[in-house]
Amino acid sequence: MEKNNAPLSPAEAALRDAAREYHRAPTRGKISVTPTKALSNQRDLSLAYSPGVAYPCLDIEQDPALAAEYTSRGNLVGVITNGTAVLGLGDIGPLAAKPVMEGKGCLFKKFAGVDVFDIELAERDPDKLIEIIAAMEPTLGGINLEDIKAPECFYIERELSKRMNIPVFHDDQHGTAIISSAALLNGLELVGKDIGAVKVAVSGAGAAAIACLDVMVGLGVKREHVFVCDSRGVIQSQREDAKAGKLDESKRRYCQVTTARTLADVVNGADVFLGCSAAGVLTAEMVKTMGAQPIILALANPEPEIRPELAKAARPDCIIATGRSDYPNQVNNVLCFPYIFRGALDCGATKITEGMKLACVREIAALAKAETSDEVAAAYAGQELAFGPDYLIPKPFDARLILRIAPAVAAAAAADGVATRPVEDLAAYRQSLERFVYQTGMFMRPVFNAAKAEKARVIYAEGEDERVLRAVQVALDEGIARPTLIGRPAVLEARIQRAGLRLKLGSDVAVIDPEDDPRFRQYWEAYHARMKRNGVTPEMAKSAVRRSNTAIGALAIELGDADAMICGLVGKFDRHLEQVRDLVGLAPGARQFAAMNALMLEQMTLFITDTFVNDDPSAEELADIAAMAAEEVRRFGLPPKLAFVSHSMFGSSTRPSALKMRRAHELFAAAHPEVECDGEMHGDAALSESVRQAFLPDSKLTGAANLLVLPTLDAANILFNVLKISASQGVTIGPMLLGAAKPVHILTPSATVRRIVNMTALAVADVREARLNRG
Ligand SMILES: NC(=O)C1=CN([C@@H]2O[C@H](COP(=O)(O)OP(=O)(O)OC[C@H]3O[C@@H](n4cnc5c(N)ncnc54)[C@H](OP(=O)(O)O)[C@@H]3O)[C@@H](O)[C@H]2O)C=CC1
Ligand SMILES: CC(=O)C(=O)O
Ligand SMILES: [Mg+2]
Repeated sequence: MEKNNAPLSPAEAALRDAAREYHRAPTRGKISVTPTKALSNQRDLSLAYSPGVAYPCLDIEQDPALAAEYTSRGNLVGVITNGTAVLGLGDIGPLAAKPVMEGKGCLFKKFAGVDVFDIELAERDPDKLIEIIAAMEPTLGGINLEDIKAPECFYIERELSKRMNIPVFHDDQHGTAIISSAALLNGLELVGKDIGAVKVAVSGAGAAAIACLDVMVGLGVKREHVFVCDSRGVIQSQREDAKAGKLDESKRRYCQVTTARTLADVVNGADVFLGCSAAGVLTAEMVKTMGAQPIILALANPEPEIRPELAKAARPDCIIATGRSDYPNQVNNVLCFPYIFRGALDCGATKITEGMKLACVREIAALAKAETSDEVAAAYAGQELAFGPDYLIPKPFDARLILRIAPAVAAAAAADGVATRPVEDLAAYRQSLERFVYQTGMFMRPVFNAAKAEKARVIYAEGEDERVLRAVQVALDEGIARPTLIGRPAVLEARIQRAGLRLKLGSDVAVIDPEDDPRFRQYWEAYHARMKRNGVTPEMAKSAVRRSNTAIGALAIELGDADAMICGLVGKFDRHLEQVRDLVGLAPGARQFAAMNALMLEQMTLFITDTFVNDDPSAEELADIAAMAAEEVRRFGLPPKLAFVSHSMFGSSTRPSALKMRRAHELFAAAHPEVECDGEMHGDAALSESVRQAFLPDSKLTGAANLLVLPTLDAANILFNVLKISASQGVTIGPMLLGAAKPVHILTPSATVRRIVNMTALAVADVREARLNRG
């Protein structure tokens, strides 16, 4: 970082250029304000503004609590700074601080759905700042103070907390304290040291450092074991400012009677280093003098007090955390502030209490010890993410942070008596938070519920794939399946351990070893019995079973060793389909296989068929595929609404594909009069009732279709992939294989852990449905 025009390395120069471009284009800055209500006609105008707006105004005048109902205040946080301690850049002023504050706004929104006004104030006088901020109470549901320097920040926060009836939180103090305390607790657990016995050397005595120390002392660190340096050296009783009584109260709390004068003096023999000060102040030489297995929290941003590679070179036994995302153990207050505010806003908290902060520390520390979630594994692919020296605290993209922290905060707020709208049902609240993380969460719930009730046996052809192992761990934890892995036991064991998972081969999951399994003879004989009229000899059967895990999985289902299969993570879809066609076959009454994918878009959920199997199905085949697809849509608790889409709009074209889609619709509608459907129609008419009604006011289809039947595989597959990419926030499920005699889903090599989990649940829900249908 070249605040003072020091030369940059090529990598730093590239980062600088990329950062400038990121902030400049395609839109200037990082955040904008978007209306949440339609404003497209005169009536909307009269509701949004005068005269309609007067009614909620008068209601709020009568009952101020209604502001949370009628305005966005209850979800709006002010990120407020005067720019006096911006990151480690120092006093760069409020205008230069704006990119940081916009950045905080993005994180609030992205991680917890909290809206932010970033407010940069050109005011240094603490009392005036308090007046200005306090006057903003009608606007805001919470105050996140940011990058205001010590010691003024302590006074400002204290006074605002007293005066205001909304949560006030100084992120640099308490956010940092919460996360670094969680890291400290976990680090001490790893090195087996007693918190009451450790010596802590500290660089920095500002907002972050003092708040960290206060929490750490609350957790058991002995104040007499803490030695703090500020820019003038060790804070000790013989210093001029100490003798003259000029130390701020925050520093006075950590003033020591000691002969130590420099950071090097206090680091000597220390078990813990806490840095919230400036770049590079901790040297390798100092680190060498630390106690055994030292814990180094070098948190200055953007450049830590020491880089991890230097610290590790000096002391290979050290555990180090920094504020940087390009090293393990990133201590960044983003792990906390979005979620503490989410919980506080949702219960109408009037304060952030010590209990709420400690709840965060506990949840963050515990989360690092739970095994990694699918999103985290995906977001940090290739990194070792099992609790240990390089994984002391959760990753910022851990979707479980919100699910754990916000409810814990809401519960603590209620316990501390500051929740004006206490959360009655924490489990339901936790579930509702899933909307911020798993867009599939709500949508998949009926499927998961069915799967939990059935808990059928699912066999995974690519058992050795780490994504499968992670998905199986989730399936076990969620209680949605009894898994069987096809894979070599030694490889499975090694990968389970590497991924830090808890599942046990034998007791939790069954295993079929493709190289050496007592059932081999039974399996190849079954293969031969099934295929002997297709020119397959016993030798060919043996080699086919050896070569294909999908064949083994299909035979396991056939022989009653499993109820459903997930395959397709490696190799071509068609190769897997061939095995399924030969060995599992079609369901009674089904005339072909087909595939369907689902997309959860911001505004709607769409199912699309046939995305993978039939090139150019006939009208009769399409009607059958549509029927199978509609049945599968019901599995999600949704009434299917079908549109047979085309380039033609209700007869506007007489080309063969238009006639085919029209006929497919007629056949389907005749066979399934109870289902809402129509066609052939344009894609926009499928999704918009008004577009459709302009052509056909009495269409049987109402609202937006949720199942689009496309004329060809090309059309379906292209539409699906284009939508998938253009809707960057979208989540996809599938491909769902339709028409198989037993629940089998052939995924694709790009499948994520989450998708495997979802498809497992769907396969088990299919097993349940088939069993219930059999009576
Ligand atoms: N990783 C994370 O999540 C977070 C990291 N931080 C980082 O912590 C640092 C401090 O932030 P904050 O507390 O808000 O800022 P403050 O301005 O409140 O405090 C800075 C402190 O650092 C001290 N200091 C400055 N230079 C040195 C030096 N060379 N040696 C020892 N002490 C020094 C100052 O001393 P004096 O009192 O004498 O002026 C002061 O006590 C920043 O780099 C910031 O980026 C902050 C919040 C979160
Ligand atoms: C992360 C943060 O808030 C800081 O470095 O100031
Ligand atoms: Mg900050």
